[in-house]
Amino acid sequence: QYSDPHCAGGRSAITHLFEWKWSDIAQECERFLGPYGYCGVQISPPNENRVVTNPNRPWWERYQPVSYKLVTRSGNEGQLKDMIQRCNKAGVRIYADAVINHMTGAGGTGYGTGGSSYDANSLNFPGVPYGGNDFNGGNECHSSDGSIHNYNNAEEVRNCRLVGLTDLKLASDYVRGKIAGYFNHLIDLGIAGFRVDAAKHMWPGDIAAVLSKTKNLRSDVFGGGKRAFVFQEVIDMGGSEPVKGGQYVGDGRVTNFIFGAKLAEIFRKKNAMKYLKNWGEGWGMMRSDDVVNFIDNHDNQRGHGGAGAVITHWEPRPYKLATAFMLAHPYGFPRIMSSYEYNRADNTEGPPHNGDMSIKDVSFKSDMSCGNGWSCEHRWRQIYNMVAFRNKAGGDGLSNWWSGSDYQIAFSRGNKAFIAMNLDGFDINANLNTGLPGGTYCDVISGNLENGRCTGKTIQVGGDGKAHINVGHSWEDPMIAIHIGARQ
Ligand SMILES: O=C(NCCCOc1c(-c2ccc(O)c(O)c2)oc2cc(O)cc(O)c2c1=O)[C@@H]1CCCN1C(=O)/C=C/c1ccc(O)c(O)c1
Ligand SMILES: [Ca+2]
Repeated sequence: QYSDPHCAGGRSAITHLFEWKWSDIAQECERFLGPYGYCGVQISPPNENRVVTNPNRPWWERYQPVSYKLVTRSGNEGQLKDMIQRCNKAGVRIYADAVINHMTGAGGTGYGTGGSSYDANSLNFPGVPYGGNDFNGGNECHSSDGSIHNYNNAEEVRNCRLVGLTDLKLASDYVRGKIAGYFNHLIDLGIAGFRVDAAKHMWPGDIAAVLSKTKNLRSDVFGGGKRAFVFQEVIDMGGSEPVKGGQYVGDGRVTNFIFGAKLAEIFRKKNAMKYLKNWGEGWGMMRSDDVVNFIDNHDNQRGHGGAGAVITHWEPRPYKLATAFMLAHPYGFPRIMSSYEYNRADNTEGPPHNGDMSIKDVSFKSDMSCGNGWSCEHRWRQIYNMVAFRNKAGGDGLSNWWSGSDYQIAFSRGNKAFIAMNLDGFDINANLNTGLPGGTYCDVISGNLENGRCTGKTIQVGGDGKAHINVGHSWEDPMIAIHIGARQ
């Protein structure tokens, strides 16, 4: 009941605007995400977090809560409310990154981004309030030092401290009430759902209990009887660990870490592209309605998490190919990572900032790309045009699968869209069935449809749906993509 992202008309992909300020997101919804057909935005945790000064303001300080007050470096409650309202008005949904497994660690006393004090040693968080009874301790956690060490022990993974972070007792009705109160506050502001951080470290039943205390979404925005969209972060690489993504599908969708890892192998040419013919559940991954898929995320793009070897925006050619494949293929619900140019030698570095450590505004260049250290993958033409491709493909299934060699494939989405990709050492030159009605189509990888004209390559489709498809093996983007929304 929590698996519907509530996309406005025909939209079908979201983007994670990691570390963006609320004022910048509001503008981005109005000037780009709305007009270019994005369904929604995953925002960084909006609740008050610990101010970490050593290292200086690392990105992961926002995953160390101090309270559920809506004050962070991204902005305050008024700015958050304004942004959600403006994004909803632009047809763009907002999903909050919810850090509810823990509060900050046993790092002693300090202050949060909203000025709240806390004392983790005495488990005292007056900003909520939480006290000693609200955390898992010796009764629940039986590891040597109270922290998680053995990922093969499901109880330890849930009831002990993740890297020393104080572990909330979600078995407690009071704690469930506080978290649900936080969720309902965001729901009142117009939020469409939640990314549940570190879900692996909570019992599915406890997450379900929290969700059962949440209100329906605002009917003036979403219509009546709508439940929040919930997607849970469970880092499961399909190994032998007892905690698995499939255990969480009753509480909404689950982040699918196998997706990005397997596509990294393919687009690094370690496994033949032609095997993608049965991509999806055929590869042993969870049901299409139960997953949120991605090429990389804020953590594993820095070489973190089990995967490590995922493809990131630092390798643009395979990244655009893998992202195009994710968006063209009907399996699952896709999320596009939007990063900042972090220092690759320092995987703790926080977002671009000014002298006073405030987060820098996002700036834009004439080609719509970003400046000020923001990568804006969601604004790359080969990516935003494939979001439109996915929207046009709608519910049409995969058809006309073709593979010309180990690393040459093509397929249609019903009679709405067609893509061909080439990672082999020689060109594709073939007459292929596109499934599309006859006409002159714009290749949306090499250009756009502007004022009725294709600015990139054009593809001629005959009345029989066939076209001569040429994809150069040494092109910067060795693929062509056409759909019924971009015809001359
Ligand atoms: O070396 C670190 N952590 C140990 C290795 C990564 O372990 C963490 C995992 C983690 C990693 C792999 C797993 O299989 C797993 O079940 C959990 O999830 C977290 C989730 C949080 O909300 C806050 C955290 O501090 C962590 C975390 O430290 C650095 C310093 C502390 C934060 N941090 C980090 O590296 C922070 C990482 C981080 C933060 C937020 C996330 O949503 C996330 O996925 C990772
Ligand atoms: Ca826990």
